[in-house]
Amino acid sequence: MSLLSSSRCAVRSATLPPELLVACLHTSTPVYVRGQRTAGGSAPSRTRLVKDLTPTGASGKLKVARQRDPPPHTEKDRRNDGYSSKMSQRLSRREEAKLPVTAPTSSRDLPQALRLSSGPHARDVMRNSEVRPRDTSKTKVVNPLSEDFDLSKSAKSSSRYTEFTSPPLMDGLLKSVHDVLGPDAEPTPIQALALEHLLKAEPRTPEERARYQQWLLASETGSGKSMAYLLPVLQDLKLAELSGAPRRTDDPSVPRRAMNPRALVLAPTHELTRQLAGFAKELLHNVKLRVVCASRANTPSRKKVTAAKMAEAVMDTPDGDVDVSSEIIMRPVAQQRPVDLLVGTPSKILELARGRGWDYEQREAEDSQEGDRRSHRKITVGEPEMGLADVEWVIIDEADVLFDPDFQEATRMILADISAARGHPVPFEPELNLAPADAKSRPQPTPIEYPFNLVLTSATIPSSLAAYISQFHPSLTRLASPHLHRLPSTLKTEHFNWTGGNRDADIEHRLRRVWYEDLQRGQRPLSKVLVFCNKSARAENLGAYLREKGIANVALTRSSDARKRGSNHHLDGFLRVRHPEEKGESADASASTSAEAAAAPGATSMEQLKDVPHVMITTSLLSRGLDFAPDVKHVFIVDEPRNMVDFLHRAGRSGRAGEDGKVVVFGKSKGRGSEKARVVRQKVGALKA
Ligand SMILES: Nc1ncnc2c1ncn2[C@@H]1O[C@H](COP(=O)(O)OP(=O)(O)OP(=O)(O)O)[C@@H](O)[C@H]1O
Repeated sequence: MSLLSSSRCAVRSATLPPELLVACLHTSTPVYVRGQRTAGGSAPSRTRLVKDLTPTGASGKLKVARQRDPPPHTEKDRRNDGYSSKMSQRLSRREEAKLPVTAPTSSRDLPQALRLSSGPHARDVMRNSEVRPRDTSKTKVVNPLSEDFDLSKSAKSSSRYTEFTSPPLMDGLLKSVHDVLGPDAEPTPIQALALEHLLKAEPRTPEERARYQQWLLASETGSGKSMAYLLPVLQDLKLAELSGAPRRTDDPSVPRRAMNPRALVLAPTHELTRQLAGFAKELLHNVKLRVVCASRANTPSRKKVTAAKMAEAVMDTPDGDVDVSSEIIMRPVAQQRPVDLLVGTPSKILELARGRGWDYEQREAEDSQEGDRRSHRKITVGEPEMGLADVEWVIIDEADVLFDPDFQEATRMILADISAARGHPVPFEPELNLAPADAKSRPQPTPIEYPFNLVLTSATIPSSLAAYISQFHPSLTRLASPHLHRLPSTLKTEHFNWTGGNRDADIEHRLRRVWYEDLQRGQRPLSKVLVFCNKSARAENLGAYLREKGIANVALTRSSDARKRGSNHHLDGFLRVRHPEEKGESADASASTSAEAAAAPGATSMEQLKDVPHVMITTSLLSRGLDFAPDVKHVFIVDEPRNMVDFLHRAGRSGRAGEDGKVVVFGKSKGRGSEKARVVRQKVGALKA
């Protein structure tokens, strides 16, 4: 085992600035300026971020990666000794370019109307900001989220993992890491911690396998959390397979289903599950394990799938391949090769584990409450297609979303189902109040010990999630990066003032400037731009306007038809694709033409923008977890962010993994709402790394 002691990458306890003078980012939480509470609104908010991750249980641990010296994802680091060789190259390209600074400099240029959501709290912020002195020179606002996430109480931690080496990684996985990231890639701080705490270099003994653990991986967007959990999990699955570790389903009394995965990854959107499954597949080119994405079948209709096609699919799916058409070939494949890792949304996983239509009674009740006539339709509950008895790992990606009020019941239901299938049922309350407000007054619940390893991961830790963890998982080990709750350091911010005329025309104007600047400095391919709106209708209208003006774009909302195809083709040309052959496989005609056209040396004019989408307009649907391509260099936030957690995730789709990027926040500079906008601008500024 190579134990490197380079201080540059040492991971040890972080000491953050002791004083936390903060404006809380969510509009429903108080605003603090220089230790003085200046805005009201004390009602708890589910997007309020946690201050202190220190575990309450005696056995819980908090480990914070020490920021590298120089830190990863910064110019200095890449210039001097390289976070990776690819990153050094990107840096030099960026230095050559030297874009003019476009952000406004005087306080009059501050955006005035990043509209706060309506409601009492928004009014509170307004009222209080009115009484606050306008001169901001004395009111320094530091990272608003650090108030809620105090890392200064971290335990000391020194990581040996300053490089990816074999061991502790098995050769095949190490080779894949180098194939994916390049030969000089080094672990990011959160990966270093994950290698130290989650990864086992040797097969676990039966006693070790029976000791289940729980971890939280918390680090900023684009910092490599997916690889941080995938490497230890995949390695553990492979080592267990090689050592012939028994499965529960070997016992004939335990029901076997078509699929009996050993690890589950839950994520909030189908797009993210597909991308995560694809990434896991990339890491398995040299270590054969079977990954299945439980997303919808990649064909228009299941009826059109013939037995011959099914057989063909089975034959053509080599080990380690992602099988996005899992619904079609699930049964025959499962009879031949077991599934190792299954990735899916909570509702899809429940459907597989409980049978299609399992929740029909509940839906019937809901439908009849709403007076839906179809409520008397006949629904047959299908056979469960997945057994949960073999599940040894559960990863909850974007854990703050999957434990929010919309998802938490389904998420906890899955965890309870797995526990029951593994012979250790845990208590399950459908209605669980995770809000931290009255946590102290409620009786302390009994901690839950799940009979599997549990990993939660997110770039933002709201206080509701922290309260849930403290109450139910007090011994969970918290692994955090010192940049948590900050924007990536390579992401610039700009505030664009509405002119007061047509806002769509303002957006068009700013878009054209992006490409003009690209052309000026000879950048190929031209930048892609991700535009976030708050509402679907706004996204669609903006898309139509830009098309009229000759800017091809994709407007993608929750109900877009393109999403129904069950693949990520609707994101082609925007998501990161590493291997050219995969680009060719997955891209539809327009997207591949786009990549080629944009990359061609002679492609200089803006003409191509008419035919090839360089703009994707969406809502928060695509703000979570998706790894966008490095040429998505701009994120436009054209509606006020609902809260700064949402802002952090939207902005974080660019500037990933040390790439440069820019987030442009649109707002009014004059008239009503200017004070609110000034506060928002301060908050955005305070999120900078
Ligand atoms: N050690 C590394 N060095 C360089 N690039 C890396 C490293 N680890 C991961 N990456 C790349 O960084 C990108 C972002 O990784 P990933 O999507 O896992 O980030 P994340 O932390 O999960 O972000 P988010 O919070 O937005 O979900 C990916 O393209 C990944 O391949």
